[in-house]
Amino acid sequence: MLVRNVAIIGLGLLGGSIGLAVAEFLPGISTRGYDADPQTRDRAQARQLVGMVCDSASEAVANADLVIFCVPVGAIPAAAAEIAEHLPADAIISDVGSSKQTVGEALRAALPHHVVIPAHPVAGTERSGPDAGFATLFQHRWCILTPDGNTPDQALADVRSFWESLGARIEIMDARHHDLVLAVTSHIPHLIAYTIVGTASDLEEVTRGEVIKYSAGGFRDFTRIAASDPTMWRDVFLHNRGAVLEMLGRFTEDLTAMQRAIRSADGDALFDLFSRTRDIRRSIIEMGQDDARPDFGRADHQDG
Ligand SMILES: NC(=O)c1ccc[n+]([C@@H]2O[C@H](COP(=O)([O-])OP(=O)(O)OC[C@H]3O[C@@H](n4cnc5c(N)ncnc54)[C@H](O)[C@@H]3O)[C@@H](O)[C@H]2O)c1
Ligand SMILES: O=C(O)C(=O)C[C@]1(C(=O)O)C=C[C@@H](O)C=C1
Repeated sequence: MLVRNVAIIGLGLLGGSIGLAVAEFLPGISTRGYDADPQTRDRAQARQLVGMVCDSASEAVANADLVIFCVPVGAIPAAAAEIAEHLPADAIISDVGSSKQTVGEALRAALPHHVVIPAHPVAGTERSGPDAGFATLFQHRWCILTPDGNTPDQALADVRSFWESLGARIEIMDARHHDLVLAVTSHIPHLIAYTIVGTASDLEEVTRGEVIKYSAGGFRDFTRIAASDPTMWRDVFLHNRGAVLEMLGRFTEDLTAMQRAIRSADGDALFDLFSRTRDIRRSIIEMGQDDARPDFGRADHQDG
């Protein structure tokens, strides 16, 4: 492993968790961090999210051999431009953005002389900011890397080894394929949660408080997801527009089929779908993809 000094740009949930995880699982590696928000820098200092909280991005990257952007995907182009003049020549550039195609393109355009290896740890919570991070966030979770044909083997091995040391499992994927898969497994579920909670809130006028009063089970689970950071998710939908719209088209067709099944009292169609989806839930649990979540059952990471 050649990485010795890591710079983390953005010290919220993801950046803070990486800093804490490096301190715990890679204590030989030094970390510097920078966040555009001064209050976040103060909290990062107080929580010791990184070894050194810097007052500028250029100071944070000055000795870095790995730079990880942990900012909303829409902020990546400007954040990359900010460090371009100050980067060590052999620093590897990475990120944790939830969409990968436009992010990879933006990083490669802004830093054309550097090795860029976009990454997406598929691990998070609905919480954000410098108080949200924790060292075990990446344990047993996938981290998807989207290198291109020019990526040197050694740099890819370094980034892989870095994430594996933080507890993640690595998958290498084409960026466009990543964006299609994540549109289905993460982005559209968030869109549905935002929509149903928004609809319920609009209905609040009609139901005079009953939506909130009787919200339990299903709706409550949706409100957890719908509490996720608005800036982050605005950017995800703007930057993964094509894949989300493609998958949303398919989802809308399936929703219409459900509507038709209910209208025509087609119980078999409803029962068949609900049985299929229950099997999917069971196989997720069997694969340890759910209860393995490090924040499951931890009082400090519960919603509300
Ligand atoms: N939250 C999740 O569950 C999750 C999971 C995986 C990946 N991601 C991705 O990780 C990234 C960060 O998400 P997060 O949840 O940590 O968000 P966050 O809001 O907790 O943290 C983002 C931080 O970036 C800072 N920032 C914004 N622009 C900046 C700039 N130009 N320079 C320096 N700092 C800047 C903000 O002040 C903020 O503190 C996003 O791209 C998101 O898509 C999020
Ligand atoms: O667990 C949650 O609360 C999340 O929303 C995490 C989640 C996801 O959808 O799985 C959200 C965005 C990411 O890019 C990766 C992970």
